[in-house]
Amino acid sequence: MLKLQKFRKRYGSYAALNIGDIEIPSGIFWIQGSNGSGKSTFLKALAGVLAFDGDILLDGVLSIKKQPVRYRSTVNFAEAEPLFPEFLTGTEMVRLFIEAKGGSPDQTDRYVENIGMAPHIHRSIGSFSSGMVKKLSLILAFIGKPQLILLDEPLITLDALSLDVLYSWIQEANRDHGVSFLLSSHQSLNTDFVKDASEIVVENKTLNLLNDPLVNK
Ligand SMILES: Nc1ncnc2c1ncn2[C@@H]1O[C@H](COP(=O)(O)OP(=O)(O)OP(=O)(O)O)[C@@H](O)[C@H]1O
Repeated sequence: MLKLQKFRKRYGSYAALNIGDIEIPSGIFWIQGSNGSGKSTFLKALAGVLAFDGDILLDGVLSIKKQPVRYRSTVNFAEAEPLFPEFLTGTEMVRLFIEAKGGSPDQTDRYVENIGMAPHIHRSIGSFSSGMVKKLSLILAFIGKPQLILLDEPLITLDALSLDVLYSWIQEANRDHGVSFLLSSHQSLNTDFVKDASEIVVENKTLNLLNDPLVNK
């Protein structure tokens, strides 16, 4: 699904990641690693919002460097601590993403309803609680027809009911539409929901793919 070529990320003179060449197959991956190991750096680079050395290919052909618009239209990303313009309403952000990602209003209404955002989505984002901002960012990450969804710390600030909703979205998108997921979390995933997830550990500035599905552990 993803092929990293000579991948390296530096912040000035500091080498944050030195991964080189690696392939990540399709599936659901739980990214783990200690604070500062490079999980967010990796996800931001994959999302195309952070410059890096080397290249990333989706399905062996779509290069993040050579076809950045096509690549980014098929890779969705929710940041760990999302920031949105406070003067916009949730509805306006959703409309923007539907237009940019080619999503359908029906699909999006269902997400808004399921995660309990229907009563709040019309308000300005500046008036949202941190959980509401998180829910909005997750809704936006599912809009359109993504091939890959990157979720940085998606579980933080979500209440128990919303966690179950998010797990069901992940399962459904993966099962019905073949969407792959890379999600970082310091919390353990609920393997009753995310049955086929595998682990990627970020350590020593590189990735270690553990191929056993979590459910077999
Ligand atoms: N903008 C930046 N400028 C300089 N160094 C940075 C920058 N962003 C991250 N780093 C450094 O890169 C390394 C990886 O940071 P990153 O945020 O990717 O880690 P993380 O695994 O997501 O951490 P956490 O679990 O604490 O969220 C850290 O050493 C961090 O200090």
